[in-house]
Formats: sequence, structure tokens, C-alpha cells
Amino acid sequence: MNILEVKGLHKSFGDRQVLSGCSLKVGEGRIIGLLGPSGAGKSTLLRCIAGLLRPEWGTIRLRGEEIRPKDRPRIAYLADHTLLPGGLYVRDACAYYLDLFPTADRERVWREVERHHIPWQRRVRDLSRGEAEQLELLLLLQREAELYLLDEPLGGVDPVTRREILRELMDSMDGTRSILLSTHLVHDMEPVLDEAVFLRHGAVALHAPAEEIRAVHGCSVEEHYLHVFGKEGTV
Ligand SMILES: Nc1ncnc2c1ncn2[C@@H]1O[C@H](COP(=O)(O)OP(=O)(O)OP(=O)(O)O)[C@@H](O)[C@H]1O
Repeated sequence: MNILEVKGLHKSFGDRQVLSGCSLKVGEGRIIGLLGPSGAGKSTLLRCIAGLLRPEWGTIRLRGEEIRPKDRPRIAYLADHTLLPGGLYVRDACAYYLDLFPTADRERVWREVERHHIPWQRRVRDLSRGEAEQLELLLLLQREAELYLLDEPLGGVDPVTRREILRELMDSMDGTRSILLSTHLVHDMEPVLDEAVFLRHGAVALHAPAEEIRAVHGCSVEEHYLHVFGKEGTV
């Protein structure tokens, strides 16, 4: 069964229509890359699914059911900016997070922060961008959710650490949870993507398994992306 089904989503800000009939399905155990140029509506779509924005039209279903407030913890959302209070020390920020999301695995949080060498004694606002991104992502991944929405994760993380985290992310996939992530780092993310969604002007221009894109077009997902969006070409 699909974890998520989005159908005919419309969202405008004033007279600017950002999502224009956006439809998408997310199956179980999949990592799906949401790709598209700046302003295509990727963050807006993720925020609608996370329940932070209300679309004017369309439906969003979780395992076939309309999402009720009590279902919200089943979706974990990572924003494109930090939500942890900057004035807190990392140790206290983790405790704060665990209070907010009690389903997170407490032991694993402490272990992972240690393992990733994120300095406990530093304030969140004094972390480097990459350290803050790592901290927020590893906190999010310790939550027990079915769908993880990641808005441009790991953009500020160095390439070696990024690769390591992506490897861990793949290893953590147990067939029950799914990840929908928006990114401009198409080349770096491609190895972990099961599927790619190309979003253009707030609608899905292409949704296919990464393997199929490579087989049909004879090039990588990144190359196909550059072809499609480079010249406003065809999918
Ligand atoms: N709260 C808002 N009020 C007004 N306009 C908004 C708001 N949020 C987003 N927009 C506009 O909607 C459009 C889509 O924004 P969105 O952030 O969804 O794009 P994106 O595909 O995630 O872009 P990027 O890749 O640059 O992050 C943009 O033109 C943006 O200015």
C-alpha cells in the first residue's frame, strides 16, 4: 500500500499560484528525490504534506486515510532552516527535542550525537551550518515515523560526511518507512534515490524509478535533470 497519496494539490500565495494540480504517490520503503528549479514549489509541497500550509484544493492521504491531527507524529518533517533554539547548548537542545517528540529513541540520540562528534558543550547558534544540519537530521531520524520529509538536507555538510550520512540513511531503511526529500544536490543524492520526481511550475512533470530513468534515457538522473530543466526541454 502507498504510504502517501497526494492528489490535485493547488496552493497560491496571493495571486501567485505555486502548486497547480500536484499529484504524487509514495510507496513503502522508498527514498524519493523531489527535484526541480528554485521556485518550483518543492518546499511548499513538503509543507502542505507536513500540515504547515493548507492547500486550496486537493487531497493528502496517509495510508489511504485523510490525515487527522493525531496522525501528525507519523510524519516527520525537516525544514530547510533550523528549528532548534539557538541559545540552547547542544545537550539541552537534544533534551528539548526529546520532550517535544517522545517517540524518538533517547539512547540512540545521545549515541549518535557522540558518534558524529557534535560538540555537546556548544550552543546551537555557534555550530557550523554543517554541524547544525547533521544534528537536526539525526534527531529527526531517531523519531518513529512512517514518512520523513526532508527539505534540502545536508546542503552545508562536507562531501565526505554527507556520503557517510547517506550510507547510514540507506542502511536504516527497513522497508516500512519512506523518505521524500527535496534537493539540488542531484549528483550526490542520486545513489540513494529509488525514485525521482521532477517538479515544474508546481506540477509533477516526471515521476519514475531512478533505474528506469537511467535505462530509458541512457544517462544519469542528474544528466536527465540538466537536459529537462536546462533548456525547458521535454521529459
Ligand atoms: N509564505 C509565502 N508567501 C508568499 N510566497 C511564497 C511563500 N512561500 C513560498 N512562496 C513562493 O512560492 C514559490 C515556491 O517556493 P518554494 O519555496 O516552494 O520553492 P522551492 O522549489 O522549494 O525553491 P528552492 O529550490 O529555491 O528552495 C516561490 O516563488 C516563493 O517565493
